[in-house]
Amino acid sequence: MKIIKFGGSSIANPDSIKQVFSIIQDKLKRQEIAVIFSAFGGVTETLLTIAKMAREGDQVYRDLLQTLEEKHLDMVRQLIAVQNQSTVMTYVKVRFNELEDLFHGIYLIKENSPRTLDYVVSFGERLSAFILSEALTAKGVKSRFLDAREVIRTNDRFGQARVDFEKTNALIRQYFLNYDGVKVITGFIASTDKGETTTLGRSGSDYTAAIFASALEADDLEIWTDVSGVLTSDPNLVYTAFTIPQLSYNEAMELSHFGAKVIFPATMQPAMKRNIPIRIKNTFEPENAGTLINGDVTNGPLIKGISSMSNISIVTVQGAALLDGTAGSRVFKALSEAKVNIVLISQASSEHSICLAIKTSEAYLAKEVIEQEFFYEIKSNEMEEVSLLHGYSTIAVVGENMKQNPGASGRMFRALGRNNINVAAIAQGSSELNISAVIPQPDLQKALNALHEAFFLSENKVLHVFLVGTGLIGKALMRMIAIQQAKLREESELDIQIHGLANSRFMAFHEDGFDLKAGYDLSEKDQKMDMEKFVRQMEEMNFSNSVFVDCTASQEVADAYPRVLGAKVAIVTPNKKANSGTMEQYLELKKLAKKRGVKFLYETNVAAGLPVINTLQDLMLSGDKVIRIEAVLSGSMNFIFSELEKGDPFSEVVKSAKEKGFTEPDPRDDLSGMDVARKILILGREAEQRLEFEDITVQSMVPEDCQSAESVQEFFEKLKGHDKGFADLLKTAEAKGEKLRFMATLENGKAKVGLNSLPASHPFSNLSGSDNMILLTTERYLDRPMIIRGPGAGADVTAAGVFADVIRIGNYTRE
Ligand SMILES: NC(=O)C1=CN([C@@H]2O[C@H](COP(=O)(O)OP(=O)(O)OC[C@H]3O[C@@H](n4cnc5c(N)ncnc54)[C@H](O)[C@@H]3O)[C@@H](O)[C@H]2O)C=CC1
Ligand SMILES: N[C@@H](CC=O)C(=O)O
Repeated sequence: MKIIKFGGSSIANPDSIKQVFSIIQDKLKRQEIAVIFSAFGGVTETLLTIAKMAREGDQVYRDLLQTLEEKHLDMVRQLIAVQNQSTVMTYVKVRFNELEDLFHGIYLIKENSPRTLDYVVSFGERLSAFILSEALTAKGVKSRFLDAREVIRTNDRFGQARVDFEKTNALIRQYFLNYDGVKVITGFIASTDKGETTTLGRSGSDYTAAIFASALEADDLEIWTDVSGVLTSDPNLVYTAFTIPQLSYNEAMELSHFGAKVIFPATMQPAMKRNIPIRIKNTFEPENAGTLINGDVTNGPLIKGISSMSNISIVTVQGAALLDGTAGSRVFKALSEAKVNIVLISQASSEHSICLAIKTSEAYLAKEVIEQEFFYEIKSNEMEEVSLLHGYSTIAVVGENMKQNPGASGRMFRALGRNNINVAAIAQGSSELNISAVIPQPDLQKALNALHEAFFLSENKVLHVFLVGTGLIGKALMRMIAIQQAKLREESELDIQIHGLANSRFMAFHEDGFDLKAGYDLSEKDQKMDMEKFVRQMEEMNFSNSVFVDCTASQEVADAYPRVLGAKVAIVTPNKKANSGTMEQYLELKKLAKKRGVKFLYETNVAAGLPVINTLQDLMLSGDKVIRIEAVLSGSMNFIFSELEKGDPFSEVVKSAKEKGFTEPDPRDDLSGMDVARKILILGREAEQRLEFEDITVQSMVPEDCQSAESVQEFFEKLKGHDKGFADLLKTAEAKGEKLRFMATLENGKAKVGLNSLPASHPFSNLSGSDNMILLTTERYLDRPMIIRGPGAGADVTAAGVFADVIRIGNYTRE
């Protein structure tokens, strides 16, 4: 025998009911079954609303009742052929006549006791189960309607009645012996010995199903709902949550205690006692295996799921009075008598304070009853007034495999700490079945995602990117991520999502990540760009593993780095502004990144994607010392002076460098030597030298009148007037058999940046196009310097370098 229960969402409309019937018919081919139905979706709530309106004297209740009757009649019309409708139509009309009388009574005497309400809501299940039983019969399935009030006996605690299992089991068994056919049974309702209607409380229909499963010693119990089993976390908050294939009874109870809504622990008890497996299935995805809940503790992941609960307050009871051995029990007794549910308890070994997590809706009552209990102790200052802190959530990682297996708490709190989530209280039972913590509610989504990644997706890490600057490099980066996204997911288990985009004019955000394949162009329809708002929005989205990518050349954006790092968001940037400010600022940023435990990566500050900064950092970490750096550090300047040799006018060559994406947004930053000066400054600092801008002598190649041009376009116009001067410069060098190369040198704490005329034999003379070359003379590379050479500018090589830094962060945040 198999017991199958369908909830209201599964039978909300004729289409879903057809799906339910096909599931039933399919099961019947294999096994004897009994089916439990809840009321049609939304009916219980509507009945309660009508009762409330009637009690308050609001006559509109009659319209609602009529609509509800029409809804049921319509179900009959849609599910049963006209010739078979009369019995069921009569049944529905008689029930609604009874309801009309009932509500009229409530309207007159303005009374709505739990006893009355139990009777009111019983109509929901009686109507649905009867209609569906008749509809099944009309489809040729031999079925028999069973009003569970005939067989489930309870006490008279209306609203949450307790079952008398002895009587109930005997009645159910007898009924099943007497009648054949598929029993179609009302969920949720029962009756007292006197025949008064009662209900079984929250998730009562699941409970009905478990009661029948237990009484009939069923092989298994299936609960069909609108989600595919129990998920690893709340799918509304963790998009990567997935169905847990199997849970032990204990795990299922623990998960639901801390907020997983699919099952309710009390409903499982009857099935659990007889070790009957329970399967949670999705009516709308019947091929999905769902979750099996049984007595097995399987070897497998350390934890099975992460549950959460919001709107929690921290209630702290504190004072010397607690040192008295009985005080704790007095706290819990006071709360229990007031029916206050304690979600989590934490007490330090000093026993001087007890910290309780309690639903905010019950927190004031908790404070009141504890203070009443300790009235004299508070008066005599042996105890403080109970303090309340609101705005918290609880999270719990749950799994039987945590028992005896070290590492779970370390992994949990490392993931929370890394993501800047403050833990206000912690609890773990000696059963080691769960570790729970109280955290600020605004951090809930971030915490759940961080934990989900740490425990389930260590092989699948999500990086949440916020990109400022969608020009040449930013766009190339987006293209690359779009192309590589699938491969990264599959081969490197890294999922890169862009959630924020901005340029100098607009900004936009996407909770689920922009569709990079489709592309996204910021425009008037988006918000106006405001750096402060961009950072605030990023903080509010509060993702775990967030990365801020700055692909601008803006000082304003660089000025936001301290706040970004402060929020524990990593930074990747080709923008040199932050690292070429004062030495103090440079050191401060590094210190802050270290303190906050996040990465600040800027490999592309120098020589685009070439591995210069990482190499220097490795040399320094391994104890080497830089003696001299000689370098061609500007792809655009190298392109300009090597192309000039082909005979084109200087202004044309500069324009071509810009068109090829080698120059800065304003090419004067290159020609002035400023861009190269920033790079040698950064290299010097990476070589652990205290360098300031004043330590660099810079030769500018920007003619004076061009410097004052107000736009880049005007600059190009004016530059034409200097073509001859630059041609002459080249001629002079060529006459000596030399080449013009713009280079930087750093030695003895001083740097020089400028144009040099170099003999043809000099290694820099062979450089062409956007090539860079860096010669590192160090204590270990003394006779023959280390050489790094390759393209040092351009959209693709730079974006690839930025991309590599982003991936590096993904690998760093992996455990
Ligand atoms: N082009 C190259 O080969 C290399 C470039 N870089 C660096 O990459 C960065 C970007 O360069 P490109 O993409 O070529 O520049 P670009 O001019 O094409 O793009 C700059 C982007 O930044 C945005 N932006 C500027 N100020 C902003 C602000 N205050 N707030 C928000 N957005 C702002 C602009 O709207 C634009 O979308 C620069 O720092 C550059 O030095 C580094 C290595 C090589
Ligand atoms: N303008 C730079 C590119 C970025 O650093 C260069 O020409 O090398």
